[in-house]
Amino acid sequence: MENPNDEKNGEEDEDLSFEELGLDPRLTRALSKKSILKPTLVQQKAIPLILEGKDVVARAKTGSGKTFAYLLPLIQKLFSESGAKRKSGPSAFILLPTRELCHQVHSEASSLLECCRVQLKIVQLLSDMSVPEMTVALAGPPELIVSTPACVSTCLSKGIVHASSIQDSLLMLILDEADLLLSHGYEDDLKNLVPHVPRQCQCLLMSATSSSDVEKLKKLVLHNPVILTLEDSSHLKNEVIPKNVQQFLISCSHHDKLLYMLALLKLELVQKRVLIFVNTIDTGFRLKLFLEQFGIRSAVLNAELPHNSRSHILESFNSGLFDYLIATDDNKMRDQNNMDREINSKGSKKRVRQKLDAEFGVVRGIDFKNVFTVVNFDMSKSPEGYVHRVGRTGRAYNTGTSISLVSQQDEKIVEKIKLTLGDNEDSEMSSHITPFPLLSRNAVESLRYRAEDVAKSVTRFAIKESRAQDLRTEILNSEKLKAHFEENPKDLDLLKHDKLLSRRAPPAHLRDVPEYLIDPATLEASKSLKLSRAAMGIQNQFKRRSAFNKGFRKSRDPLKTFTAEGKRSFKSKKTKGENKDGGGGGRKRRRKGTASP
Ligand SMILES: Nc1ncnc2c1ncn2[C@@H]1O[C@H](COP(=O)(O)OP(=O)(O)OP(=O)(O)O)[C@@H](O)[C@H]1O
Repeated sequence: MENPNDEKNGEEDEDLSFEELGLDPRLTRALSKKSILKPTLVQQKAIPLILEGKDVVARAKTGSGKTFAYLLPLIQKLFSESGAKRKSGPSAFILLPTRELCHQVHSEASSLLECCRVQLKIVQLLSDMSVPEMTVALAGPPELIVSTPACVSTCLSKGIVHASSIQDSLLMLILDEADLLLSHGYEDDLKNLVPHVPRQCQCLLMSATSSSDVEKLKKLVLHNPVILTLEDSSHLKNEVIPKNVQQFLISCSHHDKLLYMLALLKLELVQKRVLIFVNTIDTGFRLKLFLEQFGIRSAVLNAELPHNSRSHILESFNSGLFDYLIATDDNKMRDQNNMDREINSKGSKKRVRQKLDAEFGVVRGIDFKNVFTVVNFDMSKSPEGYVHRVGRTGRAYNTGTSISLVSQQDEKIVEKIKLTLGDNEDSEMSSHITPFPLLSRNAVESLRYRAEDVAKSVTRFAIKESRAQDLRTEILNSEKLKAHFEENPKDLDLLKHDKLLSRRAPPAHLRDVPEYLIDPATLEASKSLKLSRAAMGIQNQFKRRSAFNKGFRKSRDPLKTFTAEGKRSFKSKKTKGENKDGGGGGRKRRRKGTASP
C-alpha cells in the first residue's frame, strides 16, 4: 500500500534556486564561491523538507548531489543553534560506512563553513585515534561529529562519549550511503546507538539504491519519514545510472584485457581522467607495471594501504597530479572482516583491530574529481557494484563514459547488470550498454606483439616487489612514523635505499606508438575524439549546466558519430544491424531534451 509520505519526483518539476529553497544567504554565497549555482533535483526536494524538520529518506542516483542535500540544511540549523545555551554533547552526527567517506564529508562541511566565515566545531572521529586524541576532539563539545557507526559505538561503550550527553543534545542524525551501512557490518553498532537517540532528533537516510537494508535501517532509526524517490520521468525501472553517462562494452578474451587497455589509453580513445577498476590488488599492480612500460603513469588505490596514504593518493589524483587511477573494490576484504568480527565477538583486542579494518573502503561513494572515463578492467561482481563504479563519472552536471572489458567469464554478470538497468532481452535497440565504437580489431592487433612482450615481463615477482615498494613509499610518507624515524634514522636510510633499488625506468622505444602501426580509421577516431572532447571540455568547465540541461549534441560526439571501421554519420547510415554491433547505438527511450548519451 502507498504511504502518504511517499513522494516520487520526476525532472519535470519546477526549477528552484538555492535562495528559493530557504537557505541562509551565507550558504548561498558560499555555494557561489564554489561555482555551485543551481540545486540538483535531490537538493530541490530534500532541503525544504529537512529545514521543516521532517525525517527524510532520500534515494537518488550516484553523483546526484546528496551530500549537499543534507549538509546545507544541517549547517543552517547549526547556525541557529550556535547561540543557544551551552550543551553537554554534539548537536549532530553524520555516520558513513568508510573512513574515506568521513574524510570527504568532513572536508566538504569544513570548506562550506570556511566560505561562510562561521566558526563551528566539526570533527572527524576515527577508530584509529587514541583515547586522548578522541577526548581532545570531543572537548567543547563539537557541534557536528562525522564518523562511522563502529567508532561511535566504541566511544559509547568505552565512555568516551556519554550516552546522557547524546540524549540531551542530539538534534540531527544522518546516515549517509545507507545502502552500504548494514552490508559493512554496522547493524550491531547502530543498534547500540539508537536507544540513546532522543525521540525529537531529526533523522535522515540517504542512499543511491533501494534495498532491504535501507528498509531495515528506516525502521530502526526513523519516525514516519517522508520518502523521496528521485527519478527522471523517462526512467525505466530501477535505473540508477545518471543519464549523462554513456555505457559501453568491449568483448575480448580475459588474456587480451591488458592489450585492449593499452589500445584504449595509448591510442587516446578515452577521455582523461580515467578511473580503472580491477578486482584484486595484484591485478592492479600488474596493470600499473604494464602501463608504466609504455610511459603511462598511474597509481593503485587499495585497501592494503594505510588510511592516510589512501587519502594522499586520492588528493593527488583529485588535484590533477596524474590522470590514471587504478582502484580495487574491497568487498572480499570487508566480507572477511565481517566474518572475523562475528567469530571473535568475544575476543576484545582482536575484535577492535578487525573493526578498524572493516572501516576500510576504497571507492564507494567517493567523489573522484573530474573523472571522465570509468573502465571496468575486471567486471564488478554484482550489479550494485557496477552502479557504484560507473557512478564515479558523470557526477552532478558533468558528462562521462564507462567502458567495460567483457570476457566470456563475465557474460553472466553482464546479463544480470543489463537486467538490473532495465534492458529488455527482446529489444536490442534499447540497450543501456552498447559496444564501444572507436576501437577496431586492426588497431588492437597492431599493438599485440609489443603488449604481449611487455606483459610477459610483468612477472609475479615484479608485482610482489611493486606492491611492497608502494607500501614502503607510503610508510615513508606516513605522518605517524615521522617520530620513529627521527629517533631511528638508520631505519629511514634502509627504506630509502630499498626504494631506490626498486625503481625502474620505462624503455624509451615503448613510450610512443609509431603512427604507421596504427590503422588509419582508429587514428582518425582518436584525433576526432581529441578535438571534439577538447571543445566539450571547455564547455564542461565553464558551462557545466548546459551539458546537463540541454545535453551535449549527439552530432558533435564522436562516440556517436564515428566507428573505427569507417567514418560515417550516425543518422544517415544507422541500420538495425549496426546498432546491435556497436554503431554507438540508440538509446531509443531517452527523453527529448536530456543530455545525450
Ligand atoms: N548543485 C550542484 N551543482 C553542481 N555540482 C554539484 C551540485 N551539488 C553537488 N555537486 C557536486 O557533484 C559531485 C557529486 O556530489 P555528491 O558526492 O554529493 O553525490 P552523491 O549523490 O552523494 O553520490 P554517491 O551516491 O556516489 O555518493 C560533487 O563533486 C559535488 O561537489
